[in-house]
Amino acid sequence: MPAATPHPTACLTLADGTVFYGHGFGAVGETVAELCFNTAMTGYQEIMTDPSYAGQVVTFTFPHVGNVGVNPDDDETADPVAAGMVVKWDPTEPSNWRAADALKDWLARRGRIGIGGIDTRRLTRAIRQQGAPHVALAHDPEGKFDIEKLVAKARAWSGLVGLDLAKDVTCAQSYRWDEMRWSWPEGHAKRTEPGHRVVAIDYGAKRNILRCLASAGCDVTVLPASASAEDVLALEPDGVFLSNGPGDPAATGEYAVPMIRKILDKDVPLFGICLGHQMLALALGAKTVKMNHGHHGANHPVKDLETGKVEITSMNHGFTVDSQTLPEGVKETHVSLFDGSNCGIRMTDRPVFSVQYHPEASPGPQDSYYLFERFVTAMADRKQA
Ligand SMILES: NC(=O)CC[C@H](N)C(=O)O
Repeated sequence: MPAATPHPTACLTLADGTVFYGHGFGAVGETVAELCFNTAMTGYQEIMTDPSYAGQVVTFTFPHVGNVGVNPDDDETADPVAAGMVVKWDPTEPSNWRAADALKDWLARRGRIGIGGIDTRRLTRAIRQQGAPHVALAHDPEGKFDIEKLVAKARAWSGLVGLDLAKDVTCAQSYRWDEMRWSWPEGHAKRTEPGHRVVAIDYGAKRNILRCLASAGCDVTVLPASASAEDVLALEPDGVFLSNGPGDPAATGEYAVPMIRKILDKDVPLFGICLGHQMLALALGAKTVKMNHGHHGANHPVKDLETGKVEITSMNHGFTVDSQTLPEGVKETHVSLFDGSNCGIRMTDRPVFSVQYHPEASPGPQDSYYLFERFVTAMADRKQA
């Protein structure tokens, strides 16, 4: 039930002046960001710790958020990365055998603001109509809000377009990754030794992607986003992986695209996910554009144009590859059945491919795991050739 405070303790102010008052939880303070909505019914901890949400406040359309608490295993990175969260019901005390902490305390310790008691249906309609708005989210137990100032801050925020956030969330140094998935995808072979040497570029990588790569047969070395092509090639990779990440692909692409092009010149198998997909497309000569309100959820149907199969996927992106700009030699392989937007590409003459969605997040639940195996098969074929 909503907390029985006599006054609102948090407010969400949209740049157009609309104000939503609610109950604050987590950290006290203010944040300015883009507002998006996520339609997943589970996985709030993974969502809040997905580095791709840097610079965004997430509205959860599912009303009950926080009731299973948080645990040490489900983080996709060390800290919450999303700027804040908006929910309908205030989080209850956690009730789950895995819970190690309450969502509100976990958020407070990590400096992230939550607001409960919000009409998330109305808010989601506003996001769909206006496009993802810029917002200021404030939490003050005293309930003292200077709305004019908050609106001004939301208006003054420059937004995600043109913003490179990968540099803020990437790892500081390279490291090896060998942890595998905790559950084995049904019907898929266990990895065989020796593994293929894979260099994964971390633009804000989710841990479960690295687990899936390791499980499928990759010996993974993770390099920071600023790694040069020379740094990558010095490790003599059998394959290169480009991770997901926050911000505008065109901005991160300013340094990543020239690096990716040099890798492409070496004809090494390459696989990209989400931001990695967008930057591969840029490196191949296509364009990316900002979407109206993006795709964020765990129920997005995607059609594989080559097999006709439909996968249920997890998505989190606010930019998209404009398939009209794909050059010759690059094929569109997957499309969203919600709006027809591009969800995958591959080079027609080389083992270079990528997807916009998140094959590691498994809402299907294993529909998209084949992509990790496809990458491993490409590396194995290359060695045999
Ligand atoms: N999950 C991701 O990698 C997101 C990619 C990019 N930041 C976007 O919003 O489109």
